Amino acid sequence: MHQLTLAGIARALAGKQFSAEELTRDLLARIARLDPQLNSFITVTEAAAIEQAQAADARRAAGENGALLGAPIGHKDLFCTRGVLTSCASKILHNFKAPYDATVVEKLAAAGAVSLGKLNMDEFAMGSANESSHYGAVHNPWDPSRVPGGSSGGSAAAVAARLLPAATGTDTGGSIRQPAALTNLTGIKPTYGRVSRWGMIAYASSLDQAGPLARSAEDCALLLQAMAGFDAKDSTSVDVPVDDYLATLDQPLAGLRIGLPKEYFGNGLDARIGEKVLAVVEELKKLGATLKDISLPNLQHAIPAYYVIAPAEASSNLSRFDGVRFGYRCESPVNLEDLYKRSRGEGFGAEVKRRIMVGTYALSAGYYDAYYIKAQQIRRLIKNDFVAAFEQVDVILGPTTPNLAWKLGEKNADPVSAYLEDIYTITANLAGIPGLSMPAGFVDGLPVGVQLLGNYFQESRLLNVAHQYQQVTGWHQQAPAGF
Ligand SMILES: NC(=O)C[C@H](N)C(=O)O
Repeated sequence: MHQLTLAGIARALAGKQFSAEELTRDLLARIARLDPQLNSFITVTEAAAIEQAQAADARRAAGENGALLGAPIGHKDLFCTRGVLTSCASKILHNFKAPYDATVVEKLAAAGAVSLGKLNMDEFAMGSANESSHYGAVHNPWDPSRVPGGSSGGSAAAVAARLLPAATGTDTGGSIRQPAALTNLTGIKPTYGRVSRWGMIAYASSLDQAGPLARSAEDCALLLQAMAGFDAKDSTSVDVPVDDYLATLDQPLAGLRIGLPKEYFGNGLDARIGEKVLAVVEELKKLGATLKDISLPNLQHAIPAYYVIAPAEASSNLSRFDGVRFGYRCESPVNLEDLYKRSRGEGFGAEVKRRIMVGTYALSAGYYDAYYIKAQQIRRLIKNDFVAAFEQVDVILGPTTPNLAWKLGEKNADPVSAYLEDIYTITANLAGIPGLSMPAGFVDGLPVGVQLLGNYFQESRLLNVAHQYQQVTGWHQQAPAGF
């Protein structure tokens, strides 16, 4: 059962091959047996999952047959879940049980999905390796001595290890696509505003966006269909009708115009990854796509701009964690200032503190114009690069990451070396466009991801291209040994 995709599970449940409860119990047993090697879960909600599965079975027996009815999933631990620990993988929220459900959680529950628990992540989603979690690092099932990527590393490891068919993640600078690439999954970051951020603990509000990680493009389409849509509770949610993502999966690719940005194949890219990416291009050509060389000239400025804007927003968002109303509070504070200082000093980890300091500095009087305003101007140039590119092509294709999954601990002494891993993913967040990563093969037994970028609200196009590719290739079906 654990090898089935969401689409396969939907067929099996409809055909009464097993019940949602049997499936849930099977996966819970797998989690108990295998997750100690991976550390992908922060909380397993066993009893609630069995109840939800029984409710799904009852709805099915009453004649309902939604695609996600009884489908097991997990949520990244920054989606608020009512009555369940929502820690953001931080000590400062180690005792926070959310009083309400995030819109994404609510929507998936309404569709009948069964949540098996909350997944590990980088603390406050700050990281690309899932090593900054208060609950410990996550291991990559393809090689447990390596990182699974981040910040949705728990979601990626759990789905890759077949503990779950799919999970939610969030992507501020690559946090869905990069872990998907490093664990052989498909993951999509939708257009900014496509999925509600209500109830998602904020990191950088102008960049954060939720999306699915799964083992196929079809499964991403199934989940995104349930997650997307306007939400009056999120002021940045966009009131644009949601496409039927499943209806367009089978569209032929004849005439598809693919842009290859020369900057994505330059210095810093592991040449072996470059070769795999070009092999994907060859395959898409056979399916009728045409190629065009393009340029995204401001790529080189993306990392400095992102690492000003994201920390600036984080420094503001994280000011709410003060030890007063919820979360961690230091022992015996002597006065209010002591309470703030020690609760925050003891509650936040090193990477979070680094970003709060960088962000506070960038926003401070005298530096604001030099850093923050400058970064916003670069952001506009990056957006303009994409607008110009999408006048010539339908999708942009390149590597998701410059390197393969690295060894745990390898980049800890040098945070900038980890920031550089985001080079190909963060531009989509700065511009607000959708991006998808899908499996493109293996180098030394480690997965390689290829990234597709689309114009605003073109999620269906990205899912269509990935699905067509997955009809003629088998990379996405490979499972890590032992799982
Ligand atoms: N949250 C993300 O999208 C990950 C990115 N590497 C960051 O640390 O900001």
